[in-house]
Amino acid sequence: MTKASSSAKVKQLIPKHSDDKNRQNKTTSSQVRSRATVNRLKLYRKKAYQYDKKGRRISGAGDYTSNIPEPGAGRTAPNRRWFGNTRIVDQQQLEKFRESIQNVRQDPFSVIIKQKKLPLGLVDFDNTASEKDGSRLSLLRIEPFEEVFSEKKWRKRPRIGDFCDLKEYSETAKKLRDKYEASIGEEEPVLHSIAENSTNGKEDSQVIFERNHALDKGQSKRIWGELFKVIDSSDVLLEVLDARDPLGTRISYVEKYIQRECPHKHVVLLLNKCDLIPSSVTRHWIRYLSTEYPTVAFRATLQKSFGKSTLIGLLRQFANLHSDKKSISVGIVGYPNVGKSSIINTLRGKKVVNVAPVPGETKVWQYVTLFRRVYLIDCPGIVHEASAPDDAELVLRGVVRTESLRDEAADYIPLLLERVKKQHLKKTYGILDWTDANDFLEQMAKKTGKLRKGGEPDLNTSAKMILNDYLRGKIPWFIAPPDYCTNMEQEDSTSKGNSIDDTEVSLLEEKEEEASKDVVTDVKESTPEENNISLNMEEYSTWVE
Ligand SMILES: Nc1nc2c(ncn2[C@@H]2O[C@H](COP(=O)(O)OP(=O)(O)OP(=O)(O)O)[C@@H](O)[C@H]2O)c(=O)[nH]1
Repeated sequence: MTKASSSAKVKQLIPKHSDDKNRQNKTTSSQVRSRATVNRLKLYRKKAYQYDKKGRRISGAGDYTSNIPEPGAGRTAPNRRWFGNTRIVDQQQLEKFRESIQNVRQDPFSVIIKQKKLPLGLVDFDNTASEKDGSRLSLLRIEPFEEVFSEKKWRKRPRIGDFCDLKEYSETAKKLRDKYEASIGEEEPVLHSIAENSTNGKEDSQVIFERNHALDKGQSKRIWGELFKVIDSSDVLLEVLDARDPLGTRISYVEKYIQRECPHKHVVLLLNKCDLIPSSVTRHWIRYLSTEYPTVAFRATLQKSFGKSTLIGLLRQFANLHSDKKSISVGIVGYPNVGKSSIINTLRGKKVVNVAPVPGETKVWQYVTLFRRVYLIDCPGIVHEASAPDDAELVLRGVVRTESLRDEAADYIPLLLERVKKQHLKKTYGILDWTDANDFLEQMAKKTGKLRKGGEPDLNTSAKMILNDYLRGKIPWFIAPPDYCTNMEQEDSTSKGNSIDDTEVSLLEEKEEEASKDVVTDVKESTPEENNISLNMEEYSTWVE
């Protein structure tokens, strides 16, 4: 073969076009595409399916996809492995499980640990209940399958309104906003005009007074923000109640919120300032409140505290229950001035947070270490607006600083006189008798020298003084538990009544000291009966008539 003819054959074998697939699979030069590369690039350029003008598919995508059938409805064969981590229970077993879990949930002294490992969804699935309250589980009963998923499904269209352009839209929005603001102005009772009460003169009709904002303490957005931070960060919530008015200082809203949003968090009620009420009343309150949550009687002072060991034992139990966690946090929440910060100081045995006899001392949440694995979180005092019926109630619950009260301080004295027994007021202030609140205030002002120019008694200042004494425990008072009277009669016939003698006091104190040495291991051990309190007889001499 001549040299010319052989070179012509080589030219024929190596196509010039870079997309020609009739080329060698192995090329000598890295710059020349191999056959495989050409094929791959062609594949990339092709569409997966080809459609005609009407949108019907006319062919598959060449070599690779043309043989693959179009996906349609089909069944996947069940596989045993899907059910590998499941267990089969029959209806009877399920009912038994439901019943026992419900019993445990209703018992305030039992705790479900490792809830995530239990199929609690089965317990909550109650056909009748879900149908009634329209919960998630009855979704298909609320909206039938056909309307949600099938071809006949329908969706609500959003109401956009009949607007042609943006300008028209913004004008309508402005009008609606003005209308809304006007309606709010009508409802809000911020400004009270006393014109309606006045009988004479134009001057009076123009006098307007503003509501004292000091009465809104503990209701601000900022304070509630602090509360939710504390709730979120806590595993256990100590709700502190003033033993003199436990139901008045109870925040049921928070309890319901925890039940609804975070049922795995533990709630404990702490009846603080129990040194200011008789022991029998404390016992009754504990019996009453323990039906809902574990309740501990407490006295928060550094020297002669009460209930410290019970509470520490309880917190240790919670720490043991959550042994899988590195540490647990205990949030301390409650009304202003109920003694939250004092409780932290008492538990630590020294002053670690600021305490004051006035509400609103704690401004922001603060962390304090109790043990290596238990942290305490102090929360500012909060007030739930809906549970505070009127201003007098708020003032007598100690929510407001008395010095922030203006001329209205005297208005709260009638309610105070209703709550405090006459003999205690007589004993505290040495006033023999009075006809009404005004008479009482006048006598008090004269007695304490609170007089204005010209010797006129300063009722407002003496009212503030009485309120301070009432809140700081100088005047004895308490609100009796619901079943107090009837139970007291029974107790009186069987035992010695509401006083306890010195031997009983020392026995209880000894018992408490012993308890503080042990680490309690079982939640069931802290029963309400064990929370009996010991009393310092000197302080309670006023109660023993
Ligand atoms: N008698 C008596 N007084 C108490 C007790 N606990 C607290 N106090 C007093 O109650 C007042 C308020 O205590 P704080 O600890 O500041 O109350 P708080 O709940 O932290 O108050 P805020 O800062 O408003 O949230 C202080 O004068 C305490 O001395 C108690 O158990 N018995």
